[in-house]
Amino acid sequence: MTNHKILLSLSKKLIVSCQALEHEPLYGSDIMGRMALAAQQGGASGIRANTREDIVTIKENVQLPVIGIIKRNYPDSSVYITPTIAEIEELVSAGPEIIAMDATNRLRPGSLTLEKLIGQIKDRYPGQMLMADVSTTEEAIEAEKLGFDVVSSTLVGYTKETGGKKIYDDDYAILKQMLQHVHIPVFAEGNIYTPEAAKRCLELGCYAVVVGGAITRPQQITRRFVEGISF
Ligand SMILES: CC(=O)N[C@H](C=O)[C@@H](O)[C@H](O)[C@H](O)COP(=O)(O)O
Repeated sequence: MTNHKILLSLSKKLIVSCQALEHEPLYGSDIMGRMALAAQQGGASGIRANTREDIVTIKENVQLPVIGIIKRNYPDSSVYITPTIAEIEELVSAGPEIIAMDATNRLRPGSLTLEKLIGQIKDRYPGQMLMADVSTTEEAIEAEKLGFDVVSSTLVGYTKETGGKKIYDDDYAILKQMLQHVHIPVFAEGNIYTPEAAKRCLELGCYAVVVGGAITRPQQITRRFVEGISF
């Protein structure tokens, strides 16, 4: 499928993020493969996944386009979603249709700027679709200039600058602002808990919604119920 067709298949659709880190109960590629299959059976149009192993297994289990990331911590940077060219290389070898990466204004490991890293990626993998995980509208604008194919609100609330913020604050003011200022597709992602919230994001003009924990992290779902019934 061409990049254009892949993007079209995600238009106004649900992407399910199937991720479990090492310390989480559902950690393991086999489990994430099954989670992705469950998402496909439920009608998801795409999967977001972390690590090469999970992506390979997910691709064996489902026919949906995959947004791949590698979360990795480096001592000299707070960027952890696909922070260097090494993670890009690993990801490319697993063949995700889209690679997502941190596109905040922070320096990457080795004091590399986002612009430099994007230059390296575009040189080596010119056809690879890229998603910019951002935390502010300024970063979304910059991502479009740098040639990202799509932008996602993934990191709203997860940087020093945006700590405590949620994408739904003020009836999704941050999404409205991003939509006003960029022309590439804007994906809504992060703390979307209900179908109603997902629909609201699409109504506002977001291209697609990415839902993770509310579908694939049972410990989070349970906690919400426990808190919901406490007097
Ligand atoms: C901030 C960060 O590292 N976000 C990660 C990005 O891949 C994932 O842990 C999230 O699950 C994903 O963005 C979906 O969001 P939510 O699980 O809230 O629906």
